Amino acid sequence: MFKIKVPATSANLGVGFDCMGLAVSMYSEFYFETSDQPLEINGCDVAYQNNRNLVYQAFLKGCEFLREPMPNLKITIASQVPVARGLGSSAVCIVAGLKAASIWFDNAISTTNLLKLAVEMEGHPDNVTPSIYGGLCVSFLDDQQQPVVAQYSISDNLKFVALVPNYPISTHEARRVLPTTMNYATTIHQVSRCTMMTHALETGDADLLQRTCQDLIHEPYRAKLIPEYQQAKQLAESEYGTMYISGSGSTLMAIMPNQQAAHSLVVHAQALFPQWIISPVQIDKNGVQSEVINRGEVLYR
Ligand SMILES: Nc1ncnc2c1ncn2[C@@H]1O[C@H](COP(=O)(O)OP(=O)(O)O)[C@@H](O)[C@H]1O
Ligand SMILES: N[C@@H](CCOP(=O)(O)O)C(=O)O
Repeated sequence: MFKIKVPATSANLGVGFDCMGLAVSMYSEFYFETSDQPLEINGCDVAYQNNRNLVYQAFLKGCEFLREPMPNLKITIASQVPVARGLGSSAVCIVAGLKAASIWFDNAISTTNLLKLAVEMEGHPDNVTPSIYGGLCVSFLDDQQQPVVAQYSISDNLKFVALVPNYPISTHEARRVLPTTMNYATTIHQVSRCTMMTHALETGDADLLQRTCQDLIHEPYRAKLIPEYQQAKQLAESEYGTMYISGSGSTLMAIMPNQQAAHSLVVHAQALFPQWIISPVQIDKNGVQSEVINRGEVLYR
């Protein structure tokens, strides 16, 4: 049996739509072992306990890539990552299934190919990349469809707080509300803010962060799906932090200038939104991890 542990993600970081994403300290664990039936799945919604399950589909894609037969599989899922909340639950499943297929066949899929296959399934690289690599990642596919990835550091002074609403937003629906074209002025706004934001994150410059994290290409449209968006953003900004829609929502992610401001935000946000889960998160620096387990003993990581 082996275990795959995958971090949740917070994609886009506001101005980095479809190219920037962060791995955060919420995890899903997936156990894979042989079964006497073609497929057994436990630990997720019954709606996903069948061969349309994304983890299973990703494992199958890995087998097809390797030209190996699909084994009989038992998958057990233990997840902290809420579904359809903009914390990358679909990316987590895809990365887990592909990584599992790789381990099953002696680590046969390189990290670059893992990412390539994951992007084919997810449609954009910004959340699968940090799930694989950890940390803050910027990524795109080049003209040959090869992934290009850069990792950036984030100042230890900055503290992240996830505000997770009690309602879902599907990524598919949240992409349908977006316009299909963008003018030059908007493009310049976006490119300049996105580039400068990586600098603000690296240096921990909270003022610059607030001024750069002002998206024009998806948040104005998606904010309508999150009625509390303005109220929450103003709250974070009143504590000298900033806030963006995590992935396609509904989670709002605050970046606070220090621990005290983060604590104050947690207290005030919990009072304002009592039905929501307000949770400080750390940056995951490892990405996907695997362990082979034999009779309870971990053989390698
Ligand atoms: N444990 C799981 N097993 C199978 N599929 C899952 C699981 N968790 C999430 N998914 C799939 O991911 C979808 C949610 O993905 P998405 O709408 O992109 O939201 P997000 O990735 O922000 O959570 C679900 O509708 C389901 O298809
Ligand atoms: N760039 C994508 C990111 C979706 O992330 P998820 O965590 O909501 O799956 C988008 O904004 O559509």
